[in-house]
Amino acid sequence: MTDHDIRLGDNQYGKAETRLVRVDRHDDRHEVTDLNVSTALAGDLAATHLTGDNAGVLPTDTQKNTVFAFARDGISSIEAFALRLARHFVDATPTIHRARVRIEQYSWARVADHSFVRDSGTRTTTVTYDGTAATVVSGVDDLVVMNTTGSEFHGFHSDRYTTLPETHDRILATAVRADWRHASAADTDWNTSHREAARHLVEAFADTHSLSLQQTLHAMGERVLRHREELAEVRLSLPNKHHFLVDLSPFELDNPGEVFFAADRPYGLIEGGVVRDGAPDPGLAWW
Ligand SMILES: O=c1[nH]c(=O)c2[nH]c(=O)[nH]c2[nH]1
Repeated sequence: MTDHDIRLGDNQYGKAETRLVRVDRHDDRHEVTDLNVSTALAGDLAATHLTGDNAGVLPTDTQKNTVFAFARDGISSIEAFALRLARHFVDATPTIHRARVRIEQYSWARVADHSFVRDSGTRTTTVTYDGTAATVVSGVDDLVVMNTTGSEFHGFHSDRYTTLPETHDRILATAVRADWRHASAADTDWNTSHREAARHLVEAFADTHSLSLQQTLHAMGERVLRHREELAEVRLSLPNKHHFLVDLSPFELDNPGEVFFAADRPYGLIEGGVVRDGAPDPGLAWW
């Protein structure tokens, strides 16, 4: 056995979670863009790992500075901003061959011209670029939704450990994480695309009479692809936020579906995706 039996494996590096707030100052009212930006770069980085020669390393501090400097020019959408950053890191740095930029955008609803209240739910994007092709994934995270009826779960496989009662009427609640892949990274109206995809997701959740969260997941993804031609694939991760009917009989009270215990863990975690037939190859999209 010699040292040569051990090789450097895959690696990447970057600045995680640069928190950036931009205020667009119009005469009468302000707009707020509140972001969490993470950059990850990969390329000819063997030297720094093997010998500590940093000549090819664009410091993570520089990556953070670039995020702030580019923000001075405005942020029309997180997708366009991430594309600009990813292309810059690869095209301007000889040793860097791949970049991934992930951005989370916190939403602020307007209260007055210069006043806002933070909304729940996060808009997300992950952009990758390898010097030739860019991929754009957009999405939402922690979008909490609930149906108080219209959900059933029965007919499942049971074995000697199964105690779950069948139900024909339960609460269905989840915190949606969804990521949808654009067929092309060519410039588009990213904001309209995002707004409409998110609307279709939520409407499908509300409209679907659910026999399982798996069925609801599929309906949500399918609805988005049916309505948004620019999208090729949707992946969803749905925690089943269980609501258990509380047994009030010890207190000589009935409970006709009114009082629930909202458990926070453990939770079922239902994950899956839908993809359009003939969709372009994902390339680095899910890297
Ligand atoms: O919608 C559901 N899917 C499951 O797979 C499952 N498993 C479980 O215990 N409850 C539920 N609900």
